[in-house]
Formats: sequence, structure tokens, C-alpha cells
Amino acid sequence: MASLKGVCIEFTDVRFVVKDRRSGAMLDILKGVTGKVEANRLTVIMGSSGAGKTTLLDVLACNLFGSGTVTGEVLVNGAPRRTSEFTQISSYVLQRDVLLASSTVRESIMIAAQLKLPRTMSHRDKVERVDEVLRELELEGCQHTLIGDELLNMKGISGGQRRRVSVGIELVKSPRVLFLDEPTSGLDSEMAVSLIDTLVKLARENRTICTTIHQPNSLITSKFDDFLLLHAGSTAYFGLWTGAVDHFAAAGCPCPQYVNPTDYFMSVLKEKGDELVLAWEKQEQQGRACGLDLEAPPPSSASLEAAAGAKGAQEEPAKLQVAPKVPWWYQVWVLSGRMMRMWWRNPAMFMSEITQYIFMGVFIGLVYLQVSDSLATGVNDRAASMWFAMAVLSFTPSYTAAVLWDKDRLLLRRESQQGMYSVTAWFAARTGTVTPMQIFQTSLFCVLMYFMVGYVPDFVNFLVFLAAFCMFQLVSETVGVMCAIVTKSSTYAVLILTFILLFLLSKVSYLTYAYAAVMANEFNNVTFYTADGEPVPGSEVFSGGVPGVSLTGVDNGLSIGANLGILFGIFVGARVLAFVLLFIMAKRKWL
Ligand SMILES: Nc1ncnc2c1ncn2[C@@H]1O[C@H](COP(=O)(O)OP(=O)(O)OP(=O)(O)O)[C@@H](O)[C@H]1O
Repeated sequence: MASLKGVCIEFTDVRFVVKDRRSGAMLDILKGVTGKVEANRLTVIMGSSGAGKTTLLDVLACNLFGSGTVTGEVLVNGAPRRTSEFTQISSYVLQRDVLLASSTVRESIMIAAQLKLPRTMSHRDKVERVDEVLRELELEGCQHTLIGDELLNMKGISGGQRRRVSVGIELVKSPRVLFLDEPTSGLDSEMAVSLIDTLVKLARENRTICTTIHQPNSLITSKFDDFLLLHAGSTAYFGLWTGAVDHFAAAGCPCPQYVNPTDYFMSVLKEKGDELVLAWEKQEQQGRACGLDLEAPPPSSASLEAAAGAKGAQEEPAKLQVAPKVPWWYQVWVLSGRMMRMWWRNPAMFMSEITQYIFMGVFIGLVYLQVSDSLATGVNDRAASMWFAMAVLSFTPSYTAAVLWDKDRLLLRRESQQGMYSVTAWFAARTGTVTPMQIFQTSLFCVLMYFMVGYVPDFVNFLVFLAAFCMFQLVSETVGVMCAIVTKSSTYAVLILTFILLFLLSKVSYLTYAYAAVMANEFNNVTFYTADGEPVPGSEVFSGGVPGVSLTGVDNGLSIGANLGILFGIFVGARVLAFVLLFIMAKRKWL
């Protein structure tokens, strides 16, 4: 660790302006914040709710997404920050834990190790690194417990443990810079102190650590090195933590004895925030407190040596050394394993999907049980059963895809934006795991329906029927995915889907091709009988050549092969389109 070069981030006059969606007015979220975050030191940003702490952390960590304009200068070791390079040497622990419910604690950190650590590192070393992180964060006792999700009725780890897992996922790659947004929220005071101790320890290993903290107790504040206090987007204090009380006293706000200074600062900011901001600005202008006191002794003598190394590095604006990313195919491999485990670990979700398909197969099978070959009823029963099946099945995979998107999206956003993998790898892994699952479920449905309804008892016929339904399902699922991707929310996705499926279904061509294929497949191989016992070939009925029997609009004039080919083309096209949409959303940071 001592061989790591320290990273110093200097930011000057950082402003963030965003347009208010309702009034259209420009809102100044950050109003020219200046400061420095150094290696070997724990820098803490505090301020009341809405003061701009997360926004500043986002700006520093290159994690700002969506609308808004950032101005000001951010230097890394004296050189302008290069986003792609910087994000590879830094990590960001978000305020909200976004974890996969079906993974265990160990698996969550192991996946991060597999995707964040260089491929050249041996598996054994990665396992050792995970063990080290689990030990550091005191997660060994629950390493085999599922993360869990109460909404899914999946019992899992506590809130505090979730926070530590989020930290562990970022720590695993030993980032040289670590940003944390309220890492102690939800932790009891003992756990919060222990987490801050870990951060201090990490900082002393020549790392640069910057965190926001909500309501720290005095045990925690005693561990702060540098302190940035924000009020409504402006600086109310920046410098050594130990200098904050004196600064407030000099500004006419002496902290009473036995009162936690941070509690006092927060209460005084409420009343005199603007005055304190002005006082700070004045002091800055006078040049009495321009940033940190660099002559101040480093926080611990143990870190003197490391600090010297860090200083050397800070003076040299050399290119930061970044670890190579793992190859694309390896990302797909690791993600596929995780997605399969998700199905396996979540039997309720897995079984409810399968049960739906079995239920629908049996239900349609019972409604049209063993259709007759009489011209009077057999034609309509065949046509109606297939239409019914397609109408019902057009909803199922689309809705499932739309509803599952909410959770998938948050995890995909966090992990892809933090450089764990590319969205192309995620999409490939998802396609590779969801497609066989879809085919399996549809096969169950088709076997039940086909033989219960009693269509042509021929294996090849069954295979054509199965192929048409599988492709139809895959297209339907892709339509659901597309709606989910563009709307960002399952609620809107389901609304759009409902509109598409209810009002446009009959006009949506993929249904037409699938229906034409299964109908031609059946009718070309069945013989109907009139009431007098006269045989009538199904192909004649299908092409509309039998007076009094109408199948209007089903025959589109294409062969079965052509219909299936077009359906396959639609499936491929829809997948590509879904991927392009996802790629655009990810690129523009709209995910
Ligand atoms: N993109 C944006 N569009 C509109 N308003 C924004 C945007 N980003 C931040 N804000 C507003 O800026 C203010 C600061 O937000 P920020 O999340 O940085 O505050 P905070 O100090 O971290 O608050 P908290 O402690 O509650 O998390 C808030 O009022 C927030 O609503």
C-alpha cells in the first residue's frame, strides 16, 4: 500500500447550475466552492439537507448525471482531471444501497473483484482480496447470507451490513480515491464509528478519502482531518477540522462547552448561514484561510512516510496509472453466472413465471379440449384457440420484462457507470440467460396446449408450432424491454405496453406473422369433414376456397417458412433496436 502514489484533488470555484423544471429559472446549486482533498487524510463534507453535499461529491467524482452545467476547475495532482482515467482510479459509494437481493455478501464482493480487478490477477489473489475486504468491514460473519429484499419476501442482511457491503464493493479494487455519500446513515453509533475507523485506516494507506456524513457523534468527529461545511451551495468553512471551532468563535459563534461541534454548526447555520458564508468569503478574500494549512502536521506519525510519497506524487502531474479493464467476454461470463444464480436463488419468481405458463397451457387446453375435425366447429375452434393463446402470451413476457426493469436498471446504472462492465456485456448476458428461459417456459406451454387441444399429431408440425410461439414470445419480451428502457420506470412502461397491446395488437405485424405461420401449419395438414362426412382439406379452408367458411385476413400469402423467417428477422431487429436504445440511454446517462 505504501507504494501507492497519493492523489490530490484541488477544486476551484466549482459551480453547478440547473434549470428549474417548473419555472424555467436557473437554480444555483453550487455557488463557487473551493477546496482540496488530499491523500492520507479524511475529508468530510457536511451541511444541512439540500446544502449541495451530494452534488459536490458527484462533481468531484465525475458522477453527475442528467441536466445541469458544471463550471470551475478540478485538478488532479496538479493536472486537469481526465474523466475516464479518474473514474478508473476512484470509487464512489452511493447514498442508496443498490445491491442484488439474490447474491450473498461474499458473492456481491467477489463479482466486484472479478470485474474490477485485472484479469491478470490470479483467482486465488482475488479470493484473498475479498477475504481481506470482508475482514476489514467485519462482514465475515454474514458473508454467506443473502443480501435479501423485503419486497420479495427474501430475508437478508441488516441495513448496516448492506451499507458495508456497498463500501466493500468499492473497496475491493483498492481505489486510490474513495468518495462516500453518507456511508454511516442507517448504522448504529458503534458501527458508524467502526466504519469511520476503517476509512481513516484506508486514508492512512495513502488513499484520498472524501465523504459526506449525516449527524456524526463526537467519537466520529474526532477522527476528521479536513472539514468542508456547506450552506445553500456556498462554503461556510473549509480547512482543518481542528480549526473549525476557532473559526466559528472568531465569526461570533462560539461553540458551547460539551456540545458536539457539528450539532452546533448545523443549528447556527440555520439561523446565521448567510452571515457565516459572507464571513468565510471575506476571510478567503483576505487570504487568511485559502484552503488547507499545508504546514499542519499530518494526522498521524505513522503516515509520515506515506505522506511524503504522496506529496512527491502531487507535485508531479504525471499520468495516473490505471488498471486494465477485464475483457468483454469475461464480463459477459461473470454477469451470465450472476443472472442464472438470480433465477435459481429466487424460486418464487422462477416458479411463478413457470406456473403462469403451465396454467395458461392447461387452461386453453381445457377450454378447447380435443377439438373435432368437423367443418362446422373444428375450423373456428382451431382459429380461436391459437388466437387466444397468442393474445394471452403477448402480455406475459412483456409485462414481466417491464416490471423487472426497475431493479435491473438501478443495478445496471450503478455498475456500468462505475466501470464494472459495459452495457453491451450486460445486454449480451441478459439475452443469453433470458432467451433459454423464455424458450423453456414457452415449450412447457406449447406441449400442454398442443396435445390437450389435439392439433395435428405430427412431430414436425409440433416443432413449427413451437418455433412460431417461441419467436413470438421473444419478440413480445423485447417489446416489453424496449418500453421499459425508454420510459425508465416500470409504471410508465406498463402503461405504454398496455396501450400497444390493447389498441395496436391486431395491427402489430409480429402477431400477424406468428398467427399466419401456426394457422397454415395446422390447416395444411388437417382434413375437415362436413355433416355429410365429406372430406374438406384444411388448406382449402385456409386459403378461403370453401364457401361459407371464412378465415378472413389470416392467410397473408406467405409460406410458413417465410412467415417464420420474417418473425425471426423482427426478433433480431427488435433486439438490435432495444440494444441501441439502451446504449443511447446509457451513453447520455439517462438510465
Ligand atoms: N439535477 C438537479 N435538478 C434540480 N435540482 C437539483 C438537481 N441536483 C440537485 N438539486 C437540488 O440541489 C439541492 C442540493 O442537492 P444535494 O442532493 O446535493 O443536497 P444534499 O446536501 O446532499 O442533501 P441531503 O443531505 O438531503 O442528501 C437540493 O435542493 C436538490 O433538490
